[in-house]
Amino acid sequence: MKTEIKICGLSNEASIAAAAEAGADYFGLVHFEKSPRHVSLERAAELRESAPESLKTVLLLVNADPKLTGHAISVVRPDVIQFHGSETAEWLKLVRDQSNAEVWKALGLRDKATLAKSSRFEGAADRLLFDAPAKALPGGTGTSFDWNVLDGHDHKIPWGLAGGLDADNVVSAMESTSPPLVDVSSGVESAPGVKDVDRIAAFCQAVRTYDETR
Ligand SMILES: O=C(O)c1ccccc1NCC(=O)[C@H](O)[C@H](O)COP(=O)(O)O
Repeated sequence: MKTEIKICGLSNEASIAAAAEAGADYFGLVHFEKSPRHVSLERAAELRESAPESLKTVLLLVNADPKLTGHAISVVRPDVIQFHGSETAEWLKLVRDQSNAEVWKALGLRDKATLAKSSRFEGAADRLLFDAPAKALPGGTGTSFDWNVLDGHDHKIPWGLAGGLDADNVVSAMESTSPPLVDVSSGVESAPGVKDVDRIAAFCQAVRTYDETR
């Protein structure tokens, strides 16, 4: 069984090449000025162009207005647009109906009640990304949530697991939650916003090695 891998918050060609080399499936470009991983739309378009076909591009936006969202999609032409703020299901549906990109929605998971409410995104999001609740930033915080919240949940929407993952804990996370996709940012960095190619390789290796045992 193959678990998909997304490496998020890449901002240069070397880390994109490292993610591809390590066998990741997706890479994330964060367009959110408060983030240490922020890239302009023009730079995001360049990075997308530099990526090999094996690696799909995910563009992250946080509560972007309709004008910026449309502009971002037309400049970057991502395979996936990931909304990481308090965007509504209605807004996601509109974007999904009007673009060729997949639409993903990140949700900070505090408890089972938050998880139950995620059903409102059925028909609006192609994937839910369960992450730690927002802190100073809405994502990329390097913190995990209580994976037990996902126990017994009947996932109606394809999903992924994010939040504080790294090469050392990703196998426990997979044993505990069996996610179809794992997402990492801080856990493959040497400092906020600085990706480390060896950590990217170690993370992907841990996932792929575990996949082979199943
Ligand atoms: O990465 C950021 O700086 C960021 C900023 C604002 C919104 C979302 C952001 N990242 C989104 C991601 O998909 C991260 O990979 C995810 O939150 C997990 O991050 P981490 O806990 O650091 O692995």
